[in-house]
Amino acid sequence: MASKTGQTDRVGLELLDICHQYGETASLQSVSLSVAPGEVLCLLGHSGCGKTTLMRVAAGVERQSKGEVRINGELMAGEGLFVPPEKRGVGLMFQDYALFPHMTILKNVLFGLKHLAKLEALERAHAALQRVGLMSHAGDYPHALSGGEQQRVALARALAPRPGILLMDEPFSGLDKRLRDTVREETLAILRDSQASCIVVTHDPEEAMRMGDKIALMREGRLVQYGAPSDLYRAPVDLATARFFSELNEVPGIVRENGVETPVGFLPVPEFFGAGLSSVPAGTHVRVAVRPLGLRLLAGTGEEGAAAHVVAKRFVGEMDIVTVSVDGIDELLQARLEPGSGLELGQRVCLQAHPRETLVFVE
Ligand SMILES: Nc1ncnc2c1ncn2[C@@H]1O[C@H](COP(=O)(O)OP(=O)(O)OP(=O)(O)O)[C@@H](O)[C@H]1O
Repeated sequence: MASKTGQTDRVGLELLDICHQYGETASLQSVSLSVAPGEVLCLLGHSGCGKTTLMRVAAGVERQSKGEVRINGELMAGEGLFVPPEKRGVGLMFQDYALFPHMTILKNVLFGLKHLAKLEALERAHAALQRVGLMSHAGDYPHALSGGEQQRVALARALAPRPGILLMDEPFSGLDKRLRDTVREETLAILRDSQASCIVVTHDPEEAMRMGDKIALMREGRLVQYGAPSDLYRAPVDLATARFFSELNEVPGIVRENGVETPVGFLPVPEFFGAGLSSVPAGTHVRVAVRPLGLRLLAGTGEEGAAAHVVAKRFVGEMDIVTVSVDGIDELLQARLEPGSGLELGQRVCLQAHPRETLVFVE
């Protein structure tokens, strides 16, 4: 089936140039995204950036003021047409799971299958509960289940009608960290199996990187960057995006003929920036951001690099966090080193920034 974006098949969900307002306030501005069947897209961003609104527009519980929603190439909402939510084949799952407390687990799952004949609905509900490993709890009530089990019931309920599109809004936020990791992995395996086009809303970058085939980062109603998790991590479009994905040491820099001069040493082009900074004139002020993993501290002062001394050292399990003061600047920088570096408080060191963990942004 041909779609507007030129793909010929396996389109899944497409959101094209979506705009939305609550009264006078623009909540979505020209957002375009698509998700293929079997693909998981994580919608990431700070609170209030428009993630939930975009999901509501996709589901059809909110109308966009401009743009189109397409499912498998078919127009669901756009110029003069609006297909209601129940006719879109979209499954929804929200952070509070919204299980009915007065219904058994089986009845909760059957709730979305009312359009089917009784026997078929029962078979589907059983299959869905089997898939999430909760068949033995079919006769229990939600309050008798743990948080992780309730999340799995909600997943079974969302998947039982076999939706082509699955929209999940902060589906793991009610779970504690350890349980979240396990439930997330299980959910991911079930999603892959279902071949639904899936959007998962989260404000946690680590969760987005673990789950998403693609990540869409939103800010103030706009799509800031879209791509594979490694694209957003390695080549963030701006400093705010880089800050979203990792802790950073930030220092000022000045572009010179063949590199950038910084308090942590001279960073040569093209090793650090590829062609990216070649069009920036010499003398331009930039921000240089180095991830703590990318700072090397060499004992002794005879090495190449910026002169610094150790002002703090903390053991945090797999890593030591070492804070250094670089001669000539006020900012304290943090390095993450393998334990056993042997560095002592007050020790003089030479500091180097590793190219792979260093980013440069024009201010
Ligand atoms: N019903 C509403 N009426 C008016 N404004 C709203 C309404 N719902 C959301 N907004 C506003 O629209 C913007 C986007 O909200 P939305 O809920 O989509 O953000 P979000 O990224 O999902 O946030 P969160 O992560 O906190 O759920 C926010 O500024 C919010 O205050």
